[in-house]
Amino acid sequence: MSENYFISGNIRVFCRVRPLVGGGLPKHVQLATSDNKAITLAKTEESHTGKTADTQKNYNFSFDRVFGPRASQQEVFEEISLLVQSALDGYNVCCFAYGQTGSGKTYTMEGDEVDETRGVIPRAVQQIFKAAGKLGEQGWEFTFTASFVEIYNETLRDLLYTGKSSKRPEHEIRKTTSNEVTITNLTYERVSNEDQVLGLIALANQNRSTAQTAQNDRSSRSHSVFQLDIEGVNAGRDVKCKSTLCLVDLAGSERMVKSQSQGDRFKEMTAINGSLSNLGIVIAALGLDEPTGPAALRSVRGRTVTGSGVN
Ligand SMILES: Nc1ncnc2c1ncn2[C@@H]1O[C@H](COP(=O)(O)OP(=O)(O)OP(=O)(O)O)[C@@H](O)[C@H]1O
Repeated sequence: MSENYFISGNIRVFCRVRPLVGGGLPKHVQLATSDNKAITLAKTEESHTGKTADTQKNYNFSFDRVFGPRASQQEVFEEISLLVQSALDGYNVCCFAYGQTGSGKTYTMEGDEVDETRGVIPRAVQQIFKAAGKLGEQGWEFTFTASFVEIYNETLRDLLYTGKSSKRPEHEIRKTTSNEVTITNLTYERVSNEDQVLGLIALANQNRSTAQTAQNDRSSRSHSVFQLDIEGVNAGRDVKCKSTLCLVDLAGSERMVKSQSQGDRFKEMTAINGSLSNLGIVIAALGLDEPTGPAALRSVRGRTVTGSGVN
């Protein structure tokens, strides 16, 4: 099938800098013109005694790719599209948008409905169905199952729930004997084309928990996980593949001082920050586990991480 993208490492981190309202780059962010993997953040350090002048300290960071404020949705997606393709080859692919509140995670993952500003999820869905159609000419038949779940205050909620009852079903995460993760009582919808999935995404958007905060008019107060389970069979060649494409829009990390969260917003902020710290620990552990030889890498299942915004 397609070229294996994971031979050079199975975790990738991209950084996208959101433009300021009205365009442009925040003053403390510097992007190197000749290096699209580097970013420098400048911090003014105040004199402790007040006797000496404030000093400016630069902090350099490097990523697998840095996108400046003018980067289009298409440019960002191009970096991810090979990974999306790998999902059809039987690799598990997971892409997270992580960043502080208001930094552009939902914009990056979902975007707007207009073609140019569509985000990673609709573009990935389009690519998957297009590529599956082409593989069909080589004898592959695919079945796709979509689900959309949010984690709100440490509780799972089905974003595709259409029931009328005010008491929504409860969900638990279970692991099957073959190590597959499933969620009880969740809607798993069999889908066969792009429009069906876009309809489900629209439904999920209506159901997602958002609220106005001091830093974002429509802040996501939950982590949302879009999952497409893919099963492929090529009867002529007697081969099968099975994988999951997981696209996650995480809730934004917040500083209490800036967000001024109180009451429910404060409770949400505590759950969000706690779960993001745990995710950080998991990703760090996966990074440490990463095998180093190309042969070893070829045999592991792929994961990727995309960062959005600068904290
Ligand atoms: N690259 C971009 N270009 C233009 N506008 C952007 C870009 N990124 C984000 N925005 C705009 O900035 C605002 C905040 O973005 P968004 O809601 O995606 O942030 P977020 O990180 O998902 O926030 P939260 O964690 O609070 O949900 C939105 O109005 C969005 O349209």
